[in-house]
Amino acid sequence: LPKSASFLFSFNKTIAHSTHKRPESKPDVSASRARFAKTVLFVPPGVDPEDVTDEMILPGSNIVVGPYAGHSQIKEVEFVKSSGRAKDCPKDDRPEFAILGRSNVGKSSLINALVRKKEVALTSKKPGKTQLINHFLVNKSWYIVDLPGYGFARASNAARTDWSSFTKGYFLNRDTLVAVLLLIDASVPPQRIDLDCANWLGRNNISMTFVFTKCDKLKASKGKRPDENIRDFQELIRENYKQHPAWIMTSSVTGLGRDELLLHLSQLRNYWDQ
Ligand SMILES: Nc1nc2c(ncn2[C@@H]2O[C@H](COP(=O)(O)OP(=O)(O)OP(=O)(O)O)[C@@H](O)[C@H]2O)c(=O)[nH]1
Ligand SMILES: [Mg+2]
Repeated sequence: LPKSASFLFSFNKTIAHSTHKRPESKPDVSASRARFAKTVLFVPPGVDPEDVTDEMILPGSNIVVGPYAGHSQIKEVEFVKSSGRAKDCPKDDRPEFAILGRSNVGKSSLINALVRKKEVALTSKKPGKTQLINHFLVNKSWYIVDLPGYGFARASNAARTDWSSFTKGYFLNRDTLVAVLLLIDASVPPQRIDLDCANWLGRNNISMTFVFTKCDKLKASKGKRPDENIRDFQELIRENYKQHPAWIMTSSVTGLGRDELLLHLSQLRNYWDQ
């Protein structure tokens, strides 16, 4: 098993928030249950679920910050290479995070927002054009990996088959993969293809964090708000997972969730590194 799998199963312990000790003298049990019973936390290595307090939870997420969290800011980033196959990826033992999601979900925008540069990863206008695994080295110590989007309507069947064969090869064979950041567009209702992708990763024991994008789109003219779409998505995920993966709300426009996501990546990385 890749190390990411053992990480997932050894340490991705999740608990219902309602089980926490609450010091109030007159707790309104029914109210706190209603509010917290469905909130399932990502508790990282080194944290006893019993010891979790509200201050340890990153805003806009279910992620608890633990002792492995450390230096998280990005000082430099360099493009390393594009690879057509998993076995062409850089031969390296530095940890990496893969960015995955539907075309147009905001993968390239998220990478640019994380590294605070406009054009590290080109925001593509032609869905399905890129069929490569792109490695970016951060602070000379870890990689962000940009992957092609899935689910674009105009792609040929051949392109889809290519996508699945080579990205599956990457996920199943990349020993240095710490976690997949699976991007989900919070401005639209849950999409079948995203649930299928999450389930495929789950079945293959690949650690993942749901990164909800476009959370700034609060005034969608029709449909639900991002927080409602996120809740609906999690309802559907919960049916298939005993332990809820980490999730976080982001916006590449406002910078929402940026520092929190980087801190989360630091604790996953530092644990993996040791
Ligand atoms: N409002 C808003 N728009 C966003 C956000 N992130 C991305 N977008 C927009 O969504 C569109 C797609 O963004 P990209 O970053 O190119 O998406 P991608 O996932 O890389 O798409 P592919 O490369 O085609 O797979 C662009 O028009 C972005 O400006 C966000 O956080 N908020
Ligand atoms: Mg892109």
